[in-house]
Amino acid sequence: MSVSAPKNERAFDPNASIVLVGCRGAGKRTLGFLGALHLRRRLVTEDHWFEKVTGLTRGQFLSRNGKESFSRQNADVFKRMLDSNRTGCIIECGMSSLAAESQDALRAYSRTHPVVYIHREKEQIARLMDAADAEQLLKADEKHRECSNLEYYNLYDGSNHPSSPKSGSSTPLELKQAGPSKLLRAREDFTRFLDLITGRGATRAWLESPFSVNAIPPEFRAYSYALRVRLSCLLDHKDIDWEDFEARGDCIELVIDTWPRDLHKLIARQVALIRRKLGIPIIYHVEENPRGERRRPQEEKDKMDAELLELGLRLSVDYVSLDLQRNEALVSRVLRHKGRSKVIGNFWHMGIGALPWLDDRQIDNYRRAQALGCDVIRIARFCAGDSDAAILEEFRRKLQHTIPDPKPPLVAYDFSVLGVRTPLQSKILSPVRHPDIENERDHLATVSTATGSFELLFRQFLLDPLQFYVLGSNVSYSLSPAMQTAAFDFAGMHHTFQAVTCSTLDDLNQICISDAFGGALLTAPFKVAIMPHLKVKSHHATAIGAVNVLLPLRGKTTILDHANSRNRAGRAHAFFGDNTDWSAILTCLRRAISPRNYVQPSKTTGLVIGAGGMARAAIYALIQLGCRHVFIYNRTYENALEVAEHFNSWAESQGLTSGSQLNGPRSDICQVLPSLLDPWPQGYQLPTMVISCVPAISVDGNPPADFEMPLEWLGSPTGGVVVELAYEPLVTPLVAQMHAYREQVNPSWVLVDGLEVVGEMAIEAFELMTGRMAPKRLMKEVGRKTWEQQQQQRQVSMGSFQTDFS
Ligand SMILES: O=C1C[C@@](O)(C(=O)O)C[C@@H](O)[C@@H]1O
Repeated sequence: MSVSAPKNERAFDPNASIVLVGCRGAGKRTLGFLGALHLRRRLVTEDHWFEKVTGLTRGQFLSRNGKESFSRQNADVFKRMLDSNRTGCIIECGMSSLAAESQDALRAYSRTHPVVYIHREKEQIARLMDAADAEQLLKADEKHRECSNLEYYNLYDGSNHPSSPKSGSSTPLELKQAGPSKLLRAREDFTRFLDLITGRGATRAWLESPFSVNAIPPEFRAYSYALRVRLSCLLDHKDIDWEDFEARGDCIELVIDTWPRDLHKLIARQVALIRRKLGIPIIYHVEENPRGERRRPQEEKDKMDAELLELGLRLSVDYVSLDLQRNEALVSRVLRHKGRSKVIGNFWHMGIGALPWLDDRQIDNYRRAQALGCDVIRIARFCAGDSDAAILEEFRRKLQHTIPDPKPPLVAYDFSVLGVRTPLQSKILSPVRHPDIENERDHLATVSTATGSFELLFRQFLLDPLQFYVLGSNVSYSLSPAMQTAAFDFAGMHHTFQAVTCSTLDDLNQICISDAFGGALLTAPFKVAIMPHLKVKSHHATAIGAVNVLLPLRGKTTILDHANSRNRAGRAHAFFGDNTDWSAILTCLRRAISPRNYVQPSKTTGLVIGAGGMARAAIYALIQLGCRHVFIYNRTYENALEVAEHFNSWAESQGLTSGSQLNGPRSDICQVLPSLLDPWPQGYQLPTMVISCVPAISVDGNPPADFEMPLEWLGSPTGGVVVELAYEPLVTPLVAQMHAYREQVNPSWVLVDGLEVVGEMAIEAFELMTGRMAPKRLMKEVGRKTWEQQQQQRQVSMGSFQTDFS
């Protein structure tokens, strides 16, 4: 009997309108607004549509025409709203989706469109209305869930400052830093969800920066690890410190192994938490016979697990793990509803006498999974003592010869009661555990951790120890060596990282042509000067005209090849450049900006001080945030003009304009301010984002920058954000000025210091250079500690200098 892939019933047109349903207080309007901005779609709200069609608000219509006529009209308008906006919209449903007729319409619509049910925690809804009303509403709300095909858990995070003191975000000077606002976190979560359901995320990451971790799905990386985490364990540890999970795996395999009350909500919440806290892909696995739970009759098992799998698909997890030895109806339902989730088709060969690797039935199984349309195939085999890497290799060769392309990636390993036998057997999605979490119920990953397994690759010479650098004319104070070395140690990499002073391209070349060169962070004078010598640049680096990360290209031809040659020595054929300065600034701005100062392209203005490589990155970050009025001030006016011209012609080529026609034929996004003595340009709002990109200490004999904001320019009534990129010293004249200004005039200004930005820059650079997730908290902590130590040492040496000369 030939097997074929069932039709994916949820592979919607990527431009199909997305409908949001859920009860009052669930946050549909805000999410709709954020989603429309992100996808560049039109937001259609039911209230507005009603008014547009009838010329009356609902209230007016009701009082003029009575209840019955209103209900009829309402249902009719609802259907017309769905029908008239079939593509390119986000549609927010109001109360009429509680009517049976509207629900039928929604159900029909969900055959061709994503209809997303928005969950909100019961307690949060109760906060917005009285408890009895909330209870009533939640009951009715179940209906919404029934007529949707996807669900999004709108997580409420009580803490306003998620970076605990442990995360090292406070400086010795206690600079006031903003935690991300709730709206910001909702936006990050929801836009990620939209990327998943529209399938845009990976493609965009790949196009923009092909070496970023998100650009290459874990199954296509040279090596990747799936951190196994059991739901039972997450529910037992209520106060989990999520930062401890950073960089413990390339993705997380959430194993559903327990069935408490309210299971669906609990799962939806955990998925939302993992997305928010870790932002890594999720593999969703429903365990058929969890240890420690009661044995279920077959029929109950099939029904319950089919529902649980359906829930994973509705939550649009990245991967759904599907046991292909289970009943056909269940298998076929998952494949039909897979939507944009990838399916990992599993074969578990358990018990003594498990099917040997070279048995032909293994090939048949693989072939069946391939025919069913599985995206990844996973075969795990229990073996008491006969694990032999060579046999598994033989099996891989056999597959290679017998199965036609395209072959889905294979995850294959032996396991015993001690867990996976040899961590190197499976290169991709190898199961690993968290080193500090006991997992007695787990029998697949008991011994291996991602760090241990990756380190083994170096020990076995499958990966090579490489040399990484920060290069520039003034790098002695750089915090990068400490941060990167700590991250290498954490990840089990045998690389080194050094600061080397050099100022000519020849010197730089000498370092980079070595077979053991791993990559470099660049600073002045190379950020712009290196551009013509790079064979490949990320989309962002090209736009900025500057790079700060340099990587050797050692692959054969494709970018994927190059990316997967990281952590390996050899001759570099060419070099790749990327820029993590801009994204670090963007991350910090986003975190610090208050909802009142959210960027409005037509109004918001930004100010950048400086005209070097960092200033370019800052301008680009502002433009990426949506700011369309960027002013530049630089001591040397001509240099600022050159940078402004660069971005104005780039913006023109991209079809971006300032939206104002005030300045002649081309409406320039960037303008140069000639003097600090001038008043702020007429017709523009005062800046709410200010980024200072000038060194605070003397560099190359130039006097140190002593920039302070003209007081008149600081007059934004809603305050704003000042990012000071210098951290040598941390309290620059601008920082001192802002402290005083906050205290005496307007406390709504938020300050972001240079250590915060450099930490973000280093994190992203580590990921680009190694292709592995960075231990973020650790890197930031080490950055701050190293900075403090440097300050102490400097004070000590200043002390002895003074003593010597006294
Ligand atoms: O700004 C910085 C910091 C840096 O100069 C350092 O010392 O780590 C390295 C640069 O690549 C980056 O752009």
